[in-house]
Parts: sequence; C-alpha cells; structure tokens
Amino acid sequence: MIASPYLAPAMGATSEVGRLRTVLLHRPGQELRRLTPRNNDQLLFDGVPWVDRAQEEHDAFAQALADRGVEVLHLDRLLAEVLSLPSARAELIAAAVDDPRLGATLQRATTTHLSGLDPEELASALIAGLAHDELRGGRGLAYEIMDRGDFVVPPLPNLLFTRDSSVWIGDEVAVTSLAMPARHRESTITAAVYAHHPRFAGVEQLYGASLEHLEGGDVLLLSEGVVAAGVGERTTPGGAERLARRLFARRLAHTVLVVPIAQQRATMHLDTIATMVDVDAMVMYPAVADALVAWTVTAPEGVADDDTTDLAVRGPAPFLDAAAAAMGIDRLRVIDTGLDPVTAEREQWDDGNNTLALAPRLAVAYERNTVTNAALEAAGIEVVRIAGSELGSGRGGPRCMSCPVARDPL
Ligand SMILES: NC(=[NH2+])NCCC[C@H](N)C(=O)O
Repeated sequence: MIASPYLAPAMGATSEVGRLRTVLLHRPGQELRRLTPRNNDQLLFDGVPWVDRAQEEHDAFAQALADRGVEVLHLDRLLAEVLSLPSARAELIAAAVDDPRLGATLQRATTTHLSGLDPEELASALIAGLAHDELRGGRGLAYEIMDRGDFVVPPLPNLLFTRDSSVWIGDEVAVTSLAMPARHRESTITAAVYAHHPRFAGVEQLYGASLEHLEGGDVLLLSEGVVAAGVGERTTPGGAERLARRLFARRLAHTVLVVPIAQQRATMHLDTIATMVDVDAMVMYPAVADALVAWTVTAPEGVADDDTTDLAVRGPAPFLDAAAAAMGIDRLRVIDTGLDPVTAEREQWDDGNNTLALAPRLAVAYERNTVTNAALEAAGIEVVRIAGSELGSGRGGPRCMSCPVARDPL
C-alpha cells in the first residue's frame, strides 16, 4: 500500500471534522479583568465581560470536550512549564519589553522585575500584563509620564481565542503572524511553547510571527491536502501566498483556496462566516453563501523552494464550486439555515457559524443561536450547546476558542 503523503500522524490534523483527540484552550483569567470601557475597543472586545461567569462558561466548554474523550491542553499551563527554562524565559521577557513606548530605562526596569518572578508568576504577568502601579521600582521618563491607568506590558485578553495564534496543518504547526497590535505578542507565546515544551519536541514550525499577516481563524482544512485561506481584515494575500508555498514545499497540501472576505469586524475571519460540520458540509452565513469566491492556488510541478517559486493561480470561481473541485467531490453542501436576513445577521454576529466539529456530524455551538442550531439538527448534525454570553463579548465562538492539536485522519 502506498502511504498518502497527507496522512496525519499522532499530532496534527488534515481536516476540520476528523475525530478530535487533543485540543489547546486558554481559560480566561486576570487579563479579562483588565478590560474597561476605555480600552475594550483597542483590546478587541465589544464590551466588558463578567469574568467569573466567563470562566464558568469556559470550564463548561472544556468539560464538554473532555466528556467526549478530547484531551484538553491549557496554554497557560504549558507556558508556565516552559518558563522554567532560561532560554524560554529570556525570549518571552524580551518580547514583552520590545515596545517603543517604554524606552531603555523602563525596558531595563521591566526586565529586572519580570526576571525576578517564578515561572507561574511570570506566566501570569505575560498574559495579564503589567499595570503601571504593579511595577515595583518603576522609574525614568517614560514611567513618570505614562498614564497611571496604562500598562507597562499590555494584557492579552484575546489569548482566549487559541485558534488564531497557531494552526496545525498535517503534522506541522504554523505559528501565525497576528494582524492587530493588541494580539502581536500572543504568537511569541505559542512560538515558545511549541519550540521548548517537551510535549512538542521534534515538531516542525512552518510559519512565523514576523512573516506576512496570517491568522488561524482564516485557515480551514477542507479535506486532506486542500486548505482554504480567508483574506480580509486579518490575513493578507501575501500571508496566504506564503502559506501556500510552504504547504506545497512540505507536501502538506496540493491546493490552497484563497477566499476574499469583507474587511469588517463582523467577518474578521473566514471561520466567522463558515465552518465545516461534516466531511462534505458547511454551515455558512446565508448572506454571503452565493457571493463567496475563491482563487485556486496549486503547486507547480516539482515545487521545491519555500519562498520564491511561482504558483499556479486560477479564478476567481464560486467558492463552493472551487472547493468541491479541489476536494474531488460532486458538491460541498451548505446547510440551509433558512434564516430571515435579520436573524441571520444577529446569529452570525454571535458566532452562530463558528462551530467546532468533534467528529463528522457532531459540533459544539453557542446555545444562544437557537435558529441556526435547530437548522443544524434538522440537517442531521448533533449539536453540543454551550453558554457564551460572556465569552462571546470578545466576538469568538467555539471554533475561535480552540486549536486542534490532534485529529484522526478521515
Ligand atoms: N477565529 C476567530 N474568529 N477568532 C475571533 C477573535 C476575536 C478577537 N477579539 C479578535 O478580534 O481578534
């Protein structure tokens, strides 16, 4: 038997719907308590969540996954574990103070402060940030002039959305390059965890935080060897192109479908408008279903070089046609949510289309999107409902809040 070049080994994923074995989550903590009406826009939240309730909701999400046999890894724990290594500490402290607002004096004081913390404390400080009044021994011009309500190290409330800061494709992991300044530092954390944690020893990193913008919410593994990449507010065409080259060179895909999406908050990632719920079916925001197009990008024969080879580009064609052709199926089904435009718009905003498949025809969804969920069930999809009244204020659903580390091949 000839082994498929796209087969997933113990870690990694080649689809959106293969049985989920291991997932990376982040339980929201102190960093969410930093949100105020003055900073929430900049920190990409649409409100000020009730943190205790958000934690309860997240615990219930993690439990729902564990109950179905999924191993849940917690990013803050992995981070604290790698912070016992001097090289990882140095890397992440340097990344935390690499901020032109600070100036050399405050950078030194902050480095000294962070270097004195034990691994747990340092992990908390890197995630929750460091407020002006928490810096013992703060001094210098930048420190004196800084607003008392401002942060020396800004918090990372969007670390909750582990989907975006790394994405596994085949047996490699892409540490992404996040577009919004409020999220830049997240990928320094995922990069360090994958590079230094023994759990990931030997795993190849196929992308990097300093490259063109690329966020995991835009990456959908449609089927073995076929990857869709949304380009819009977050992922740039350059990012999609570089990802395609790297996937082809490493034989992790044969086709990348590049899908333009509206550059606005409601559709910040491809997974806010469509996610897969079966091997050949998606739930999709009806307002875009007909208009969505894709450019089909394929590898030239014998592609070897990572970053310079010219790619074959065709299109644009209707997304559903291009996807079915690349996947080698007759039709990619869209589950008709039968929604009136207003309900559809409301449920899209509340991440009704942002489902996390645990297996074919089994998906986690926010309970609040009652109409979308009923339509999914009518179409034969079993829906695991979770509460998200507080979690959702960051505009992210079950898919955004999860990074699959291992899925069974289909
Ligand atoms: N994959 C996703 N849809 N992630 C949602 C991320 C939400 C986050 N507040 C942001 O603006 O970046």
